[in-house]
Amino acid sequence: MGIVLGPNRYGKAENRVVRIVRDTPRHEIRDLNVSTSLRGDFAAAHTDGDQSQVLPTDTQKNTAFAYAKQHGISSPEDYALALGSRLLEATPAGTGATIAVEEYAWDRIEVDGAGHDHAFVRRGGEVRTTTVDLTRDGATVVSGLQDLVVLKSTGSEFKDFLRDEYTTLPDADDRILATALRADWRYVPGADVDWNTTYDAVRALLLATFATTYSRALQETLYAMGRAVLEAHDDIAEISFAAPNKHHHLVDLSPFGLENPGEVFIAADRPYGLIEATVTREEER
Ligand SMILES: O=c1[nH]c(=O)c2[nH]c(=O)[nH]c2[nH]1
Repeated sequence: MGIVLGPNRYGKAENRVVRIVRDTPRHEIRDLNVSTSLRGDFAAAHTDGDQSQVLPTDTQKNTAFAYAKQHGISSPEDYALALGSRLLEATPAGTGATIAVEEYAWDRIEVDGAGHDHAFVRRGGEVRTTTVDLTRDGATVVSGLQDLVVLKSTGSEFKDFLRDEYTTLPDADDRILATALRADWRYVPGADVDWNTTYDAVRALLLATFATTYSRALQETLYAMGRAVLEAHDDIAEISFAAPNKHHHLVDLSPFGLENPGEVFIAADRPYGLIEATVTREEER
C-alpha cells in the first residue's frame, strides 16, 4: 500500500498586530490577532525537502505587520482581504489563503465625561472581587478588580535606568504603556461604605489617573493611582497593585522601505515585567 501526502497548509499563527494611527493628537488603535495560512501545491516541501515554492511563515508575519502600515486597518475584513491577496500573489504554488483575524476592542478612557485622546480601556473581561474576613471583633473587607486592561499610546517613557554589562534595553522617550491591572483595596474597619458606589468611583479614578498622568515608569503610574484613591476615599486604608507590563515592541519596517514612527507594534505576551506596589497611609505602616 502506497503512502501519500494528504491535505496540508502552513502559515504564521497569532501575529499580535497593534496599529496606532497618530496623525493627530487624537490617536486611534486597532489591536488584532492575525493568523495566515497558505494551501496549494506544496508537496515538494514535504516529500523532497524542496522549499522553492514555500513563502516562509516569517515572510507571512512580516507582510502582516507591513500591511498594517502600508494598507492600514480600516476593518479586520478589509485588512484580511488585502493581506490574503498579497500572500497569494507572492506564492505561485498557492491556490488559497486563509486569514483569520480576532480583534480586541478598545474604548477611550472617560475623563471628566469625555473620551481621552490616547488612553484606552479594553472592552469586557474585567472582574470585580472582594474578600471578607470576619472575627468576633469585626470584619475586614478587601475589594478590588482584576484584568482591567488599559493602554496609553503616548505619554510614557522609560529611561536613565541602571545599566550593567547585561543591559541592552535602549532608553524609550515615547512608548506604549499597557497593563492588565489588578488592584485590591482594604476598607477602614467599621467604615460605613456604599460598596457599589465606591467600587465605581475607585475604578473611574484608577482609569482617569492612568490616562492623565505622564508616566516615567509603570511604578510611578501605580503610585499615582494609589495616591489618587487614598486622597479621595477616607474609608480606604490601603491599596495594592499587581501590574504586568504588557510590552509592545516597535516593529522594524525599514527592510521594506517603510518608516514606523510609533505606528505598528507587536504585542508580546511573555515574558512580561511584573510591577507590584502597595500604597498606604503613614498610620497604617
Ligand atoms: O515601567 C517600567 N518599569 C520597569 O521597571 C521596567 N523595566 C523594563 O525593562 N521596562 C520597564 N518599564
